Amino acid sequence: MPAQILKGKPLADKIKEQTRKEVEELKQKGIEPFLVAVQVGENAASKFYTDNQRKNAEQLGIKYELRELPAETTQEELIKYIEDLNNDDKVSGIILQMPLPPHIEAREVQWKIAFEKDIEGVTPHNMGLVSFGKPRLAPCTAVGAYELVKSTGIDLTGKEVVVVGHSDIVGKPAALLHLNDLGTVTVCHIGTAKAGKTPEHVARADVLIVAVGVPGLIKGEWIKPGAIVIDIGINEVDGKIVGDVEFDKAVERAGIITPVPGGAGTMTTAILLRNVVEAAKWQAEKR
Ligand SMILES: Nc1nc2c(c(=O)[nH]1)N[C@@H](CN(C=O)c1ccc(C(=O)N[C@@H](CCC(=O)O)C(=O)O)cc1)CN2
Repeated sequence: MPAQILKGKPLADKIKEQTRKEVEELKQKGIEPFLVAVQVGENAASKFYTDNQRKNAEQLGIKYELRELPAETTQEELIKYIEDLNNDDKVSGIILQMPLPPHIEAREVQWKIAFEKDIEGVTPHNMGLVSFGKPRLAPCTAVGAYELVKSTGIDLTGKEVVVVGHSDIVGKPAALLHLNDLGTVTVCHIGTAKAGKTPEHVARADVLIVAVGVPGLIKGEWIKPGAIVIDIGINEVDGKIVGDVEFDKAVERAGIITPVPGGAGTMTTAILLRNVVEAAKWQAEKR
């Protein structure tokens, strides 16, 4: 029997509605959540994301500004810009859009974001909270994938969770979030692929999360019958958006599978905006 298709929109809509209510409550207390996105130079994928941020923030009553800096901005100038945003009490959340121009070391700048305003969860403090099982502002796409898995009702205790991809912003935090729920977590990466072992790990997965950015990397026949498959890949092939999982074959084996587009990616902005509210609350606690 073909898999159940798990779309992201219903859960994302629920999160946005809850966030909209929380924004109203904060405003009644005199707190206005305010998101600032910082873009250095131009990038099409990033523009698509910031357009979505603006549209959704406006719908939820969150103040939004996109600050566009020239591609020639130096690392020192960008750090100063971030520090000014850290010191601006009106700003609740900061997102530094990727990619940055090659002369800027992303981590050097991201780590300067005040952790209470770090709505992407990219600072050591927030990543540390994820690893201690106390996430507060955690990476959006990883949280989106985790919450989609949880929405299926699965008890992760002892389940084989296989994460393919070990990026700081998706693979690693996704692995930690599932580990916190007592999943037995395996992370596959380039070393696993070089050893030719990705298929055997994937074949064990009760829950498979894929975030690599290689179209059709995960073959349908590798998937364990009945598995939950969360595909985070967004790739353009011949003008079509496809994921990292060979969907047509995977859908015949999986129990539940997210589509691309319309699956896990749909959760990212919802979680980002929920994080803006959480950030505003965190700062209010400290005043
Ligand atoms: N600091 C960051 N910069 C950028 C990121 C990021 O996550 N953090 N993402 C990329 C581009 N990208 C993923 O690689 C991305 C592009 C667009 C969206 C987005 O708008 N998602 C929508 C849903 C879209 C859909 O229908 O599937 C949403 O969440 O509502 C997310 C991620 C660029 N730079």
